[in-house]
Amino acid sequence: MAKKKRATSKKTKKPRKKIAFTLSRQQKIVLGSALSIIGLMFIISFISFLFSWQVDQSELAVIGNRDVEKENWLSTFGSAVSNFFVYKGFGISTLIFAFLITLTGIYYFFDYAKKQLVRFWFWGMLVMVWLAVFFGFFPAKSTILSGVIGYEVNDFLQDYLGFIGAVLVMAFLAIVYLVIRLKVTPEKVTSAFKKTKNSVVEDFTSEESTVSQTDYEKEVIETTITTEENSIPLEIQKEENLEPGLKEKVPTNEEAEVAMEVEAPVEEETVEDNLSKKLVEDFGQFDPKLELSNYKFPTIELLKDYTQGQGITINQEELEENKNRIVETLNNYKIGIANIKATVGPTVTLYEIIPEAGIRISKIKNLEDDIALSLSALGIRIIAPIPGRGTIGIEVPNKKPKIVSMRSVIGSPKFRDAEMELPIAFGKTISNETFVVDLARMPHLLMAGATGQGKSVGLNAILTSLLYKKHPAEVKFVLVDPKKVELTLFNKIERHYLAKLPDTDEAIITDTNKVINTLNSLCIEMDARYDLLKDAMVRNIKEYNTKFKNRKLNPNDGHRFLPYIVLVIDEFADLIMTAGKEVETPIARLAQLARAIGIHLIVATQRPSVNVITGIIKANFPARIAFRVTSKIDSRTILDNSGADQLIGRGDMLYTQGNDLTRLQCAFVDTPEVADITDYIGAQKAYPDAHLLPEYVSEEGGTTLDNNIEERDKLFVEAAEVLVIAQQGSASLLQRKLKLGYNRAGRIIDQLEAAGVVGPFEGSKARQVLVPTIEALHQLLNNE
Ligand SMILES: Nc1ncnc2c1ncn2[C@@H]1O[C@H](COP(=O)(O)OP(=O)(O)OP(=O)(O)O)[C@@H](O)[C@H]1O
Repeated sequence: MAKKKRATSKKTKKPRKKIAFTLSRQQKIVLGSALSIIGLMFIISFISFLFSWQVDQSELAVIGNRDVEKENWLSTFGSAVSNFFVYKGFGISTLIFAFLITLTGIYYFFDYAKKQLVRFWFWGMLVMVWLAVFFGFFPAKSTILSGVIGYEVNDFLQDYLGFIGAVLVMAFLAIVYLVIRLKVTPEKVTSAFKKTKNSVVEDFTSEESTVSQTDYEKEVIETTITTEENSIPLEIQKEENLEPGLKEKVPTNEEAEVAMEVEAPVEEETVEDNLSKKLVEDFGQFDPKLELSNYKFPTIELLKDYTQGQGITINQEELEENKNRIVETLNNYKIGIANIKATVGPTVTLYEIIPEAGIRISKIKNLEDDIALSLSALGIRIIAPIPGRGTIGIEVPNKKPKIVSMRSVIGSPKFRDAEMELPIAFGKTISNETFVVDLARMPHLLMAGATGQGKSVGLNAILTSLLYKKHPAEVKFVLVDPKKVELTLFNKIERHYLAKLPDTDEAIITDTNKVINTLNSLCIEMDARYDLLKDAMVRNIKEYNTKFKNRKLNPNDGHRFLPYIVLVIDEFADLIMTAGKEVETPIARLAQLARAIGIHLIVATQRPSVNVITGIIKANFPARIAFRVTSKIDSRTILDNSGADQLIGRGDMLYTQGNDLTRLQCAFVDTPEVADITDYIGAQKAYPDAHLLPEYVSEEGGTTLDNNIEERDKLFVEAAEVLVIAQQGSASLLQRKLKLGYNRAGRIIDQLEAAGVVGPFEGSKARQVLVPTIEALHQLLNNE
């Protein structure tokens, strides 16, 4: 473990903080030119000093005398710096130092990357010292060659190692330089030797011998040789100046040199890559499931088979009867049928009709109600035309609908083999195929249906699908259940699958204030996740987690494996009624932005009216499910289409993720089955606590239950009286009586709760009024 930690911290050693020392472009140009000029002056002085050093040295005595003419080309300055650097320093090799200063000037002037320059300085200075010591082998008279330092070091070496020892040490150092810096190997030397031999032979045999090089050519080749050891940029510049003919000649030498340079730089990215590769080699990929590695997924035996193994049975008589009725009815309206085909589903049968040529489709569509009446059946839906098929569909409910058991969809190969992030098996289509979709792609789901039509079963089917496919490390649920009864069973898997706010006892949220806090906390989590994604330079949670598993993200920098978060809200209408904007705003924000970072919303409501499903919410929930609703208007609100009012209930539903509507029979999972599954999971080893969401402190500095008298609504007392008289703690009553909006009425109710006038939120029921009479109310308020 300790080893692991060390390795990770090594991998992501934070870059040392750079001292803020940056030059502007202008400053660089000025510095560059100054250095170049100084370097050039040094070069000129040093070269001149080689010829006039003895005279120059004698002139140093009269340095202040301007009447004495100086020999050095740069006069007093030249002789002084040369005496210091060349004579007292490193002899003629000090020229390398002067060249390096000039080169540095050029680098700054043109703003080249400085990495290369550091290397030039390092090797340049080593060569300078080596040459100085080397020239120390020559007699003391020629100190100008080695400089005093070079000579003394050489002398020191010879004193301790003798002449031969000193020569051997110097030879060794030369070999080190040739091998490491110039990458010379014996093989290269022999091949180069062979090449030269061949070219010499060729030169002699060729009639048009190029022996007589022009001065320009000589210069170019010489420059290449002196610069190639150091600077690619310089080479490139020279190359640009070459005449076309020469360009072809020189590269043979240069190419090898350039290739050598490319090898050297090591990019930071590669280091990280190598490190993560090494970490993966040493410790394997990061496994988010490790903590619960013995976790066992629920077995399929926990689910009941409602069909008792029987598939759909085709009732030939019923089919025939329906067909005849359809043909008859359509004939009554003068619609001839060319062909008719039936597909039997679990609850409805689809009759696909090809009308005779010349029949207008809109005519059939308009007769929908009449046809339904003639067929005397509820749940007739006419699809004219069936998208992509060019036929007209009439869905007629079966006399004996079949239950689609959850067991059959969970066990189907389509679900078992589904390679999806969050696969959900909703049920079966009309052609009896298992219908599986990815919640991660929806990316949020809106669900509506009148009471008793299968919403709760639908929610359980969704949660069950995820429990059968996803490990507790991969997905977390945030459950909001104002009715307090529907999702209670999931309490048992709190420490496996649920997420909650810190310092709360129950993970399943039943209280409006807590919902607001949780939604805002999810918004904080969303923002934090976006920051992590940005930092990791990835676009979505999938890429992020892959990178994290490959140990490319350091946990010490705040990176962590991100589980998907599925927020389920039952009875959304109730929430909107009581909390209004306070709920709507964070939901809209989450719906708009949370898709990439793995937070998905499932919102269910009984009342799909426009003030519950507002435009902004609708726009961000492209995937919708409608169970049977009571009116065409409701159907339009939820689906932007009619049809949901024609469903037969008991899990009969329409699904849309854009344009097309798909009729499905929702898989049925009963409460005891859910209880068995949650028991099975709950009995296994769990995490120490539920997944904790970030803490959220509401802007008012506390919950909305603060009993702050000054901040009370102007209509507070009036509202209290209305409720006490009616003995009914409902926000809609306030809305009606006092002509208030949802939000204001909700806020007043919260204030009344804080003041002890009404009891806490009780889901779909009205709140209890705690003050029996108007007198008692006034007494209560006066005593405050
Ligand atoms: N997919 C289904 N297959 C068969 N029967 C179903 C299905 N879904 C629901 N039912 C039947 O309908 C009943 C009511 O379903 P459910 O409790 O899901 O309704 P609901 O829409 O949640 O109602 P409410 O809004 O009042 O909570 C179930 O007890 C069950 O008998």
